Amino acid sequence: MKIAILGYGNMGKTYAQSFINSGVVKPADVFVLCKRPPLIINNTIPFENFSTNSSEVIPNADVIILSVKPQDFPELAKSISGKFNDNQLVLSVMAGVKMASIALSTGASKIVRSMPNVASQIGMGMTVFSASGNIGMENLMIVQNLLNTTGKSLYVSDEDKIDAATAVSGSGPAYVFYFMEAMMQAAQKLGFTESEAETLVGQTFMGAINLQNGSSLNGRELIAKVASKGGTTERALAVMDNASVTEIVSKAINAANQRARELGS
Ligand SMILES: NC(=O)C1=CN([C@@H]2O[C@H](COP(=O)(O)OP(=O)(O)OC[C@H]3O[C@@H](n4cnc5c(N)ncnc54)[C@H](O)[C@@H]3O)[C@@H](O)[C@H]2O)C=CC1
Ligand SMILES: O=C(O)[C@@H]1CCC=N1
Repeated sequence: MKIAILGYGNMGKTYAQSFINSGVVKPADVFVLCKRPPLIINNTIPFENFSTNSSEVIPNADVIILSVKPQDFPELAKSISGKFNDNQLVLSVMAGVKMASIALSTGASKIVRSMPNVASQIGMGMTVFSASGNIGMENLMIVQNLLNTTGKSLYVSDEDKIDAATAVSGSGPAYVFYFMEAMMQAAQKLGFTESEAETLVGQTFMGAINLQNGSSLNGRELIAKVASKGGTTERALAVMDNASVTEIVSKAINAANQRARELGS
């Protein structure tokens, strides 16, 4: 299978590397469209597969990945419009941009829209994807096999859920880093060094996630295992409840969902 990657940044590189490392795609079968030719290539894709001309990249590919920023898509779309054939699959990772608008601005017909996250870099990503109605089961399986090289994937038939997933799992790693950062700052205020705070918080997240993964208990039940009656955790959680942290998280995720919709309009 031959792949074209249009936009070789965080996500474009992650996809190229995951497909190659998993053995699903050969390095020589990855073609990259970039704004400037790279000076050094520190992976196995042959140098001649990189181009600034989409006409040298798109005809080679069975699957074409759109991995530029949503704001850069209109310019890219102009340069690739009309260059697709009906057998080629277009796989977008762009936040917000709808399948209908990709079809309209590029002339591509078989479109899959996906929302990965940054943990795809280490094979622990979460990707939610949806497909245009003309994509059969066989093609859907091809795409899912590619996506699964980056972690877990979930198919949704309702495209609006891609914007919702963008707000939950796409942006989600940043929320986790934000909460970790807040805990690390608090730990330092209590006298730990930066590196000690990192160890305390990092291992706490790792332990909690693994405990939760292997458990049939829900979040409230797991909290009850930690929070002794009249103890320290109960006191901390009361502060969070009083500050309506749950509602704030919900508000933040709704704002991200709204922004994904704006990016597509
Ligand atoms: N970074 C993340 O965690 C996630 C990003 N995404 C989506 O992935 C897409 C890419 O994001 P990143 O990789 O983080 O951005 P990035 O800025 O790292 O990469 C975008 C690349 O596209 C290139 N580019 C822009 N216009 C181009 C053109 N006309 N022709 C060729 N190359 C062009 C840029 O030079 C850059 O290398 C975005 O649409 C974003 O919504 C989705 C999920 C997670
Ligand atoms: O922040 C963004 O717009 C992109 C989409 C999800 C993660 N990064």
